[in-house]
Amino acid sequence: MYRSAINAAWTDLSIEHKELSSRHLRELFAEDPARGNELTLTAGDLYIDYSKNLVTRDTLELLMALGRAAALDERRDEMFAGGHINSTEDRAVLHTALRRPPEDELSIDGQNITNDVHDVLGRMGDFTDRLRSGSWRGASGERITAVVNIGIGGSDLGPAMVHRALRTYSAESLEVRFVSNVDPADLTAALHGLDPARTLFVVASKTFTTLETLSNAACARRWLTESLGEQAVAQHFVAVSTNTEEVAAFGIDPVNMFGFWEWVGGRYSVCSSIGLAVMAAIGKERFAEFLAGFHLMDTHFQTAPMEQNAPVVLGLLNVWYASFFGAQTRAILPYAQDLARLPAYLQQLAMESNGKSVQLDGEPVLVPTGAILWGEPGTNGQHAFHQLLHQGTTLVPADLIGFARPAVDLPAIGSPATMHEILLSNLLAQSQVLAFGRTAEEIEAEGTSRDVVAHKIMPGNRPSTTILAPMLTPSVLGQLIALYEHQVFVEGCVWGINSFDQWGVELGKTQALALQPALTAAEDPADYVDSSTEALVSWIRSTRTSV
Ligand SMILES: O=P(O)(O)OC[C@H]1O[C@](O)(CO)[C@@H](O)[C@@H]1O
Repeated sequence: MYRSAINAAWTDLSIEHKELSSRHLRELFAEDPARGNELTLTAGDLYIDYSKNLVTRDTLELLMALGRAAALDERRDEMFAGGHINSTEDRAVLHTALRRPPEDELSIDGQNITNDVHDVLGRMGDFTDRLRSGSWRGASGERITAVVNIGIGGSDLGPAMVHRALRTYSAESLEVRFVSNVDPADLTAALHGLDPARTLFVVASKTFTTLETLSNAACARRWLTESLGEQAVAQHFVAVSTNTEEVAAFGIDPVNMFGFWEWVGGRYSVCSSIGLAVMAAIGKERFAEFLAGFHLMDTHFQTAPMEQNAPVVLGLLNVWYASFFGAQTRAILPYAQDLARLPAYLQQLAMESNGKSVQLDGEPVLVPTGAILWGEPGTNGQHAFHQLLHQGTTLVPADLIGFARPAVDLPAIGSPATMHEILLSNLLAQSQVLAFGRTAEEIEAEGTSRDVVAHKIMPGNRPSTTILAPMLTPSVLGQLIALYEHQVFVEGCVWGINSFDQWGVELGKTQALALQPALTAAEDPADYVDSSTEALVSWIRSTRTSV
């Protein structure tokens, strides 16, 4: 029943796609001028204009039918209730439990996990209060002035992105830095200028077995102990993990460990103790506002009718472009420099979740699934890749994200507008030009010479969604992240894939370990399965010895 309903909805949408392929957003707006006001959504503090997407109201009805056929409501409720929807790892997917208010109990296997969550939040709050007030001292009695978060993937991208986004809310007395790459350049740069006596490391790893993180943590530990001695580790290292045994084996006292749970996926973990470095920067009160923002969007996702449900509408639009238009990428264009790391964060969220080619039952997926996400803050991207967005041959749906008020504004010299107003006018212009372009007639009418007209035509009809909020606050950031988390969920349900495992990254890890001897052994072990790897190793070995 479920499969046949999806197939029927899919067939209807294929027909709709054919019909819409010959239409232009100019026509769609002319036919339905109210769409600019009405194809919009309000979710928490976010105002979302999706009117400049390649859909009519009929298309939207068909997309909703697809969502109903995919049993979105039931699947969502199963996730929120702790069903083991991560079937290949037999795990619940409960990142939403990390942001429930204390009174909002959730019982899993007889345990009220909301209490567990708030116990850890309480410990994080006490610890970060001590750091921020200066009552947590280093081994030589100095105040801690720098926190270095060592983690990778979800144990880095979330806190690093959020820390940057909430820069203006951060304490000036505590500098927070991030190290992720096993490239020694990363750790070296992060430690540059730091005083061991005033530095605290947060080793963030869900599994506490990740090679990059443990390698960086071991080097950081040596850097510290060379200057302060072994006994300094207790005051200068804390861990964030689910793996107490490995934390202890590394030499961090579990008393200085902040736990979370296997039902929190790495890329969904910024609300857990993985957010410790963020809490250290912005304080527990602001961190609570951040979590409340997520919860607001969670509640919207759970309660808003499908047609007004922002993650549902946007998630279905993502499916529309990826699976029907074959759009392989989506651009994330924050018109906010403080969101510079948002595209990288969303890459992991979306691509590790939905970069899959088998369905839940192990059968191949028959349609294109997760798109490649990429992007840069506006207006920088305009001077780099927007040319292709406007006149290239590839369809790239774009999300433009902006804020009515900036944290700080500056008067623009020689213009009545402020810098922030200039920024916002660029966002508005891009959304308009992408959609409506400029015709040959309009260009000719400007007096352009005939042989240049074709080059200047702006085809338009390039879809975009505009997401606006009053200001980039902790709560708004939480809402925005949760909006994307739930879109990913919606897409995964429709495609019938498991959005919560990541088997595709495992083989590379084991192969890297297997290849280490090729670089470290005195003699080249020359035990390769392919001639390309053999030649690459040989080139590296000979080049290293010849320098
Ligand atoms: O937090 P951990 O266990 O160190 O894992 C880091 C990252 O590695 C991955 O497992 C895969 O690269 C991500 O999903 C995760 O966020």
